[in-house]
Amino acid sequence: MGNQAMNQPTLAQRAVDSIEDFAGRHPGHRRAHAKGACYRGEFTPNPEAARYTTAVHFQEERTPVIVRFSNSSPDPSQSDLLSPAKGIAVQFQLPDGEVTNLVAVSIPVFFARTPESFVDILKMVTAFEHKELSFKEKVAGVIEHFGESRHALLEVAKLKPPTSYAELPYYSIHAFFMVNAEGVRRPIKYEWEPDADIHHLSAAEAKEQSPDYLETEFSQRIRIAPAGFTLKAVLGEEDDPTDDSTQKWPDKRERIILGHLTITEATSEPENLVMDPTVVTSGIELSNDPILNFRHEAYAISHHRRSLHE
Ligand code: HEM
Repeated sequence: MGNQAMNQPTLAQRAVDSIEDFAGRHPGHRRAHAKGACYRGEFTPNPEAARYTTAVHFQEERTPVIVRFSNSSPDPSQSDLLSPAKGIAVQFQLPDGEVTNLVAVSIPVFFARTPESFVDILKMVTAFEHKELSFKEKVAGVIEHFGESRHALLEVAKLKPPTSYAELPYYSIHAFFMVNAEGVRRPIKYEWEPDADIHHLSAAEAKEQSPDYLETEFSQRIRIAPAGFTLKAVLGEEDDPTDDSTQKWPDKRERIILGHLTITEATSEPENLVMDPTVVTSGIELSNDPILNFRHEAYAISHHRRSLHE
């Protein structure tokens, strides 16, 4: 008998439950990246991109997009200054109602290598917060997970509050494959490079900011001029892992420009928007990264719960 038949929660349900145990339940909101704002714009591909993939949005035409910037916290009331990593989720609106998503954050690696360790780490951190762990258990937990989480923890430690959503680079973290007309399949990771210079707030500037300063700043900014990002593909080589979100590829890897995103106006969130990163169009394929593939079910559960206003 399968798990569900026995009414046991699936691993994805346990993952979403463990986020709720850690950060509380916030009815009607996403279980992660709860606070965010949506915008409209368009993506213009670079002609070189079509050599790597047959995906429609990387051919000649411009594609309209919905962009959602977010704070990483599952708590929608968390101040922008406190929620460390920021997200950019882009939904490309392809012909005939099809969509393809690209979800990225402002750090290049994730803290868990598998869904199982995501749940274990969250449970450990929650027990730690609630002071439920003995000293021995804390040490055992840190030893078990510190290796895989080390890079992400170091990246988070470096984060400072940004001046703007438009002044940060963002990374897909996961590898994908691009497939071209000849059937050549190449591993890539995406990076968004801002048109604006990268800036962070000084301690004195941070004190002046309102809890929602990022949305206010971005909406004001695009009333004056569009905000832009260049999309790059980092080309993976033979031994670069495609199944490990905790590992960066070497910095020296070749990058190609895939195109440019222009964000022009604020918009309300479209109904039932789910930025599921596993929804990709033909010409792009998912890698074997277990975290990437797991996100499909976790995001569906979060969407189901928030739609019911749970
Ligand atoms: C086990 C791994 C992960 C789990 C369980 C998880 C869980 C979630 C959940 C439940 C949501 C809300 C979905 C919704 O209601 O629409 C979400 C949103 C989000 N996640 Fe993850 N996530 C994981 C890994 C990642 C990674 C590796 C990234 C890095 C790119 C990421 C970036 C985001 C972003 C940017 C959003 C907001 C999307 C939007 O604006 O709609 N997540 N995540």
